[in-house]
Amino acid sequence: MRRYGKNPDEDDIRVRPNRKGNRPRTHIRPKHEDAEDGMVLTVDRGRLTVLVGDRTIVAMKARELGRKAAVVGDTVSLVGDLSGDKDTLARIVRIGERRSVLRRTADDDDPFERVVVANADQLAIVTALADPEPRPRMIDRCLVAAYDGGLSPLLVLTKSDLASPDQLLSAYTPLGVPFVVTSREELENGDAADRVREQLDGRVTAFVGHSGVGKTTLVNALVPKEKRRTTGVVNAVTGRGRHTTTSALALPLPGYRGWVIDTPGVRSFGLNHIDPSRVINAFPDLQPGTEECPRGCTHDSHEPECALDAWVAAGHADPARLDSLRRLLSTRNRREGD
Ligand SMILES: Nc1nc2c(ncn2[C@@H]2O[C@H](COP(=O)(O)OP(=O)(O)OP(=O)(O)O)[C@@H](O)[C@H]2O)c(=O)[nH]1
Ligand SMILES: [Zn+2]
Repeated sequence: MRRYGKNPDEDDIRVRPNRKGNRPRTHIRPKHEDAEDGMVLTVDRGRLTVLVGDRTIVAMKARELGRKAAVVGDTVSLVGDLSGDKDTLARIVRIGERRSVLRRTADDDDPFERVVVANADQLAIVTALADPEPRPRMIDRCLVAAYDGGLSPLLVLTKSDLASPDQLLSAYTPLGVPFVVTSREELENGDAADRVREQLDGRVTAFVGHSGVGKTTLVNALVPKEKRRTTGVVNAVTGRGRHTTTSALALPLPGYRGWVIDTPGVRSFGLNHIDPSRVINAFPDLQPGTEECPRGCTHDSHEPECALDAWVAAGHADPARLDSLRRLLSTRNRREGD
């Protein structure tokens, strides 16, 4: 019998590292020509809430999809009762090809990495500058998960009223990661939400962060609770005891100029299956320097024949960039407290 992990609402298909670096594909069956397409907003014990046009429809996966699960952000095709009326249930018959995948960590109880969010363009990594203390290795792990999954990262540094961002930012300058710094005062006068919103325009952004960093405060400021009700879109979602699910939840930014995907319970990312060749894709300036590397070189600091050292020493790229790449690659080896 199939063993479910902690959260059966995530895709449990094991994603194999893809050496060619292209994105995972899903099989599309040319059946159900009358199916309509929608976007998965949340998943709760096998029931998916899907936005189809301006209707919110509750659906379940058709048996023909097998083990393949639809996750938040997936584009799916549905058949059956698509009215969105109370107590109706549609069937999901196709899951569209994914542009990006955000994978949740594997942990002791659950050896598989699972896809938590599909098709996000951006990963907002929310970190407090104090209370709780920032954890740079955790940020690095999130960056690697973003690069590996095909998302572009955004650093959101909260609580600048408590500590300065300068030291932390100096570690990320060579990576060129965009960032927004917010404070208590800016949260209260609306500037924090405005500045974060500028980075979200027209994009799907998944928010991750440890407990206490201010993620919930920020998400509420971006998509105010009262707006959620008036959009109608999340009515069905929020009305159904959201606290019972650990699934991510997609919230439309007011004006539909993008999506915020809140990911409760996603604290870190297992990186055991990360493909180094996908991480280096985020370093196009270093990529030509890998041409002389031995086959299968991971480019990390333990690779005796990695060609990047000599190439960078010859002045082809900024040594700080190679240091950053190596730092990110080293996060695959998890340490206590990561
Ligand atoms: N000083 C200060 N406190 C903040 C700021 N942003 C949020 N907080 C506070 O930090 C605490 C945690 O905020 P939450 O939004 O609940 O944090 P969270 O990351 O969602 O944590 P969980 O709800 O546990 O997942 C709350 O008391 C907030 O009021 C900030 O910019 N400055
Ligand atoms: Zn190499």
